[in-house]
Amino acid sequence: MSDTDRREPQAAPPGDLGGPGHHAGQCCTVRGLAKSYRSGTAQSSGTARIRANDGIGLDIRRGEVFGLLGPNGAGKSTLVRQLTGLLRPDHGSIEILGHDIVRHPERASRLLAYLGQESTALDELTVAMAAETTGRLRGLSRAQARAASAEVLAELGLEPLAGRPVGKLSGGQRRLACFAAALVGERPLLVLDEPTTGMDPVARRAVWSAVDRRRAERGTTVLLVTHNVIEAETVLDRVAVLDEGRVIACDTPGGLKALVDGDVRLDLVWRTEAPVEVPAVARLAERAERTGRRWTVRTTPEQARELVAAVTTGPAFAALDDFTLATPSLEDAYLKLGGRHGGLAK
Ligand SMILES: Nc1ncnc2c1ncn2[C@@H]1O[C@H](COP(=O)(O)OP(=O)(O)OP(=O)(O)O)[C@@H](O)[C@H]1O
Repeated sequence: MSDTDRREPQAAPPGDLGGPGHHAGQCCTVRGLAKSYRSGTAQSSGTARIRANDGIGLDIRRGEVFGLLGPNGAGKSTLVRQLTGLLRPDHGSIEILGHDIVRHPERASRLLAYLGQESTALDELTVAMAAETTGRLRGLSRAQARAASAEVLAELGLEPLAGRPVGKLSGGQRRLACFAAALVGERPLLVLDEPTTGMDPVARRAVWSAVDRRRAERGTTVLLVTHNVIEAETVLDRVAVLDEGRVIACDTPGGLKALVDGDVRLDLVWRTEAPVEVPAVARLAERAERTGRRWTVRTTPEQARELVAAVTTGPAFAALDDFTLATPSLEDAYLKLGGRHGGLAK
């Protein structure tokens, strides 16, 4: 089978998805999206509601890697489940490649591949069968699905695991196998919810190379949900920062980090207790964010230099286990934007 055959699902998606450039411009447009849940149990009579999405607007361009970044409970999964047609919004509109997903949620599965956080549906199948079955469900013939599965497994270095059940793999291997399955029967939009969690650097690189290849060859768009700010800074073209159901910023990672340009972050890790009897440490105690033995201070480079000098001499130094001085990250930008959850990392 030719390469072209493999990439043409028999059951064509609704509407013409065309080749790269056909839908030049917009991939996904979201306006005024709102979803709330009842906060009580089905039995309790409480009518309080949690606003999981509170008027979200997004424009995701075709061919970009667009990120959703936000702390636990910010509303990322709720947003993604609505985009993928699995959850009906209370209000608002979602258009993906010209299709109204609120009115026609069944079309989502033909427009996008969704890699969620759970793999249970595939756990009983071998890696090869999981990929092949996904291809079949997406309308490929048996021969096409088998060829596409073999190609993706080779691309991701999964051939040695092809005959193993997905449910019996390590966490990182399972994520890679599920990612492989998501790629079979190519879809123009990949929605990836923390795809690289638990993966080693080799597997991570395989994932991002596979994504890059599809962008270059087919103009594939990627929506990535992540907690990993380092990865976000490396792979994202643009990122929407979510907080309490709202988009509080949307820009390139560089644009967001410019908000905190000029600041640096000093992390101090104490061996046991911080030596607060040292005056410089006592002053620091008033402004440091504390997580166990780790203290974090965001400040100007000049002040950071003074602080480092103060804690790397005398009794403070003896109590210090480690320290790092770093340029700002997306996490610092999130806090500067008024993020109320003390950070993005899980
Ligand atoms: N089925 C549900 N019933 C009631 N409340 C829910 C339900 N699902 C989510 N929520 C609430 O909605 C809010 C948003 O949750 P959501 O899962 O969308 O956040 P998230 O950003 O994906 O979080 P995480 O990073 O932890 O995955 C949270 O306050 C959560 O407790």
